[in-house]
Amino acid sequence: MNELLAPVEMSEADRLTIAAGTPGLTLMENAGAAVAEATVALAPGQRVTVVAGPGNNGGDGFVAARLLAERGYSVKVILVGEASRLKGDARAAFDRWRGPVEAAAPEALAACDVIVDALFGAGLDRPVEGLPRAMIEAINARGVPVVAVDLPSGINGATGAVMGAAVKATRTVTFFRRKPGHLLLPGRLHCGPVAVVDIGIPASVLASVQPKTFANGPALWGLHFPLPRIEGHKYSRGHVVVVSGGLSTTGAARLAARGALRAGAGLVTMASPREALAINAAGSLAVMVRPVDGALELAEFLTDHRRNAVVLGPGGGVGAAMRDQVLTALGSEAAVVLDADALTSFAGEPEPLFAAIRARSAAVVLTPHEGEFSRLFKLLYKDLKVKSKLEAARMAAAASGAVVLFKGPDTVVAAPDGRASVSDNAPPYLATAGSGDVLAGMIAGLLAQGQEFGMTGFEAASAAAWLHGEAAAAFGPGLIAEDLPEALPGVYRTLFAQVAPPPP
Ligand SMILES: NC(=O)C1=CN([C@@H]2O[C@H](COP(=O)(O)OP(=O)(O)OC[C@H]3O[C@@H](n4cnc5c(N)ncnc54)[C@H](O)[C@@H]3O)[C@@H](O)[C@H]2O)[C@@H](O)CC1
Ligand SMILES: [K+]
Repeated sequence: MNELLAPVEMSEADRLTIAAGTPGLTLMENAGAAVAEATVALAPGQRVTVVAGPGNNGGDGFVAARLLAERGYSVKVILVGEASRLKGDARAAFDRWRGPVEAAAPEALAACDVIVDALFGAGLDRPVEGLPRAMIEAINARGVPVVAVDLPSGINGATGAVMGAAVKATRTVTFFRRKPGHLLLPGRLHCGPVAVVDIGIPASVLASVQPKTFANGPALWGLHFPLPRIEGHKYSRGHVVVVSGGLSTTGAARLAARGALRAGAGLVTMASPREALAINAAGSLAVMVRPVDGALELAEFLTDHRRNAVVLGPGGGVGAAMRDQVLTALGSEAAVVLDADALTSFAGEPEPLFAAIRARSAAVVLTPHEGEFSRLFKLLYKDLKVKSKLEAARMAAAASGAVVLFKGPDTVVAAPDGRASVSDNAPPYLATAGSGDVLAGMIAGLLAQGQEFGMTGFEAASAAAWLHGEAAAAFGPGLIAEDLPEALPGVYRTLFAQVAPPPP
């Protein structure tokens, strides 16, 4: 159930189901019934207004109207569009509705206890203007609970964008699978809780639809998670190297090192400039500290292949020295996680970075936040005019050859092969200094352990983003970056119980 279907993929799922013998009207009846149930569950009072649009989203609304009226609710339909132009299943559903239909006007919403928003769903294909926009604004101004059919009207199902104006729903009922727009911002903030209902589309259609976008969670990567094994030892659990910045900027690397260790890496070493050795050593117990200055010494340090994952960037400084270290790390056989200054050091001239990534086979994960992303992938915004965070991350992964983790409240992880995950579990407390450093370390910690479990850069980055969100939520308000690694054991306790294979 973790697949996310863009509107075109969803209409393909509908089409395949209908071609296999289930009438479209049956799907619409099931959809409308689920909407009616959700409306009843809100216990809204007796007066229901269904705002219906010109397509099949409106059709679902007509079905819900009929079923709610049959249950004794006082229902009226406001039609945005002309009844004479309704077609197909929506026409049939409209013809079965015998109650009042009013022409659309904002004032028509005056007397109701709950609104069913059936104006636009998957078929929204342009900015909302004029009367539909006035209706959306009137719905939001009305102040009664709103049940959105499929998507809050005005939200783009593929991108989560507000197309001019969008309904703020109390809850949303969608069909078969969620859509990216339910998770991506700002769409997610318009949905309320999203119920996913079965309307008779069989999961087998997914074999043809071949979705490549997933809600992030254990269902996506649990099978590949490096669970600790009784016969394992610290050397079989990987060795992460975190490259530290100079004397005044060691904290970020220490946070990353702690993240890597708590994520389960067997060994973690900070590769520290000599000037910062003492402070790094004083700040670390289980984390080891070794003197490593500059790219040449780093190259030498990474010739030991047991050091199988490297983090570069947190507190590392921007400039030529960092670029050299990054290209050196990419020349090794270790998995590489590049964050913060490692990314900014290539802003404006990313080609040498991308070339080095494409020339290697071991995993590379880039973890930009929005500012770092737009600096590194300027071209996407300038020349290609990408419309969504999901599309941007995918294009960045394809352009760079790396797994790209595009941070934010709706973190997207995209792989060069087109797969992408979207996270919706990050609490607002995660927006705090240093939390990204911990995340970079956690990714490396999973990569270091994960090879024999088949945990690729995509799975490791997705898993780390999810764990990071869970750890923050488990700690709760007042979180600072130092708390994240310490909250991880509790998250692991629950996760391991969920994904561990049952004892033989
Ligand atoms: N067989 C199916 O395809 C099923 C579809 N279902 C429902 O059908 C919906 C999709 O139906 P449709 O593809 O007909 O699309 P919609 O009903 O979402 O909207 C399409 C209609 O809105 C118009 N429109 C789009 N953007 C507009 C804008 N900005 N301003 C004014 N008019 C605009 C289009 O011209 C078209 O008339 C789903 O969201 C779901 O609710 C469900 O009934 C399940 C079965
Ligand atoms: K809707």
